[in-house]
Amino acid sequence: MAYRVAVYNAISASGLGRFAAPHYAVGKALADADAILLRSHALQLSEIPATVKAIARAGAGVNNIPVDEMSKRGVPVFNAPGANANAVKELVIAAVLLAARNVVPAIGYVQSLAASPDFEKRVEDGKKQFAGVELPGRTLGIIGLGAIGGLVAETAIRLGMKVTGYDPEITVDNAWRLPGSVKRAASIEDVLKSSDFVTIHVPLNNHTRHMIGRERLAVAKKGMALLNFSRDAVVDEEAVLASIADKRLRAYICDFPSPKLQGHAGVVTLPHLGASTEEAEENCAVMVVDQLKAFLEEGSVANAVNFPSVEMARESPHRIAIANANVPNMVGQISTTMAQAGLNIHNMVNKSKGEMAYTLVDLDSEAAPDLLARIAHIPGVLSIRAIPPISGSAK
Ligand SMILES: NC(=O)c1ccc[n+]([C@@H]2O[C@H](COP(=O)([O-])OP(=O)(O)OC[C@H]3O[C@@H](n4cnc5c(N)ncnc54)[C@H](O)[C@@H]3O)[C@@H](O)[C@H]2O)c1
Ligand SMILES: O=C(O)CC[C@@H](O)C(=O)O
Repeated sequence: MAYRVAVYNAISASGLGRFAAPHYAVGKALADADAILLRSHALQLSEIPATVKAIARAGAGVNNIPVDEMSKRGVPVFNAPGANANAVKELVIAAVLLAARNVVPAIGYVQSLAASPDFEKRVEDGKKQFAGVELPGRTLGIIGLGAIGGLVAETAIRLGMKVTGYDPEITVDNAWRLPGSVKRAASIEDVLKSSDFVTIHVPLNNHTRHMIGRERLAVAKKGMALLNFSRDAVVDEEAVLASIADKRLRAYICDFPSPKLQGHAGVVTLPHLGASTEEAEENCAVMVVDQLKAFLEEGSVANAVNFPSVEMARESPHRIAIANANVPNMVGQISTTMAQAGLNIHNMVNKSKGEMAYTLVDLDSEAAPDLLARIAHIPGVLSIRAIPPISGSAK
């Protein structure tokens, strides 16, 4: 029997091709799937079958996946950190230039001109309303200095801009990668007060929803351009439109069109294009397909947003993977149940991340199905599966 992978959205063939037959059956929205692979498909709106053992997002954001519900089921949710960051960075830099030179309204103006004898005169007469600014010496504020924010900072500095950044949860690795000249802001208000352009690169969650609203926009530097290539709801659209009407915000350029934003001067929307390059689509697909395969075939976990990273060289065909609540005595109860069934543990690893713990066990002999059922009934055990080697008794 093959692992069944249900695919939503267009996933690069370079990634899908790594699911080789006969071990994998891959198809659009396949039933009874072992794994789900998707991009922006809104999975919160679907029933996720009990057969699903893993979900992978070929991208960075996981706000379209019910991560908390999956954690309760002991199902890891994988993503592709950094794999599309360069693509987004390039579009953000393009957006800074669009805003600096009023490129979109200027194109609109030329397109609006009828072919008349005074066409050239009207072109020349009209251009002064689109005069812009140059980037060197201007300040770019960056909210969120992760994979994308860090790359944007680096490129903006190369273009001669000053950069001020805000990220209270920045990782040590990302902080090391930041150019030394990035100024550390104490608050979002600090960034908005001092920047000519502000770009947002945070995940959408309960802390970041509407992080840019009326009160914060009220303190923004007059004439600031706001860029949002993060997620629609990190910005309150009503507040943005009001701020443009008050002439405090000069422009809002984002990757998330909405009926509310349609037809407003000063607003430019792109159709969620940030990660849509050949390179990013390929990088994301290859990364998450490899992560899914390692999980399905070996129980290994890398880049799961709700699971610890775990890898253990296989030394036995009799491998068991268990996800459990990160509370005392779980490993004790699991290993005692195995010992009572006469099973010897050859090798074992247990790691935790937040409320989730994950254990890989290699046994000297096969665990009977009723033993797996007994472990599954220990309070706090969220999921359990036996993982035979794919080349031998493949599933
Ligand atoms: N437009 C697109 O196509 C596209 C493509 C990729 C990613 N994205 C979006 O961009 C987001 C960021 O992507 P990334 O790859 O840089 O992710 P990342 O995880 O590398 O970086 C996110 C950063 O945001 C910081 N952060 C979290 N909460 C914050 C807060 N309240 N204030 C300030 N900083 C905060 C984190 O500490 C982290 O450093 C994704 O979650 C996704 O929603 C959009
Ligand atoms: O798949 C896409 O095109 C968008 C991906 C992007 O939003 C992400 O979060 O990585």
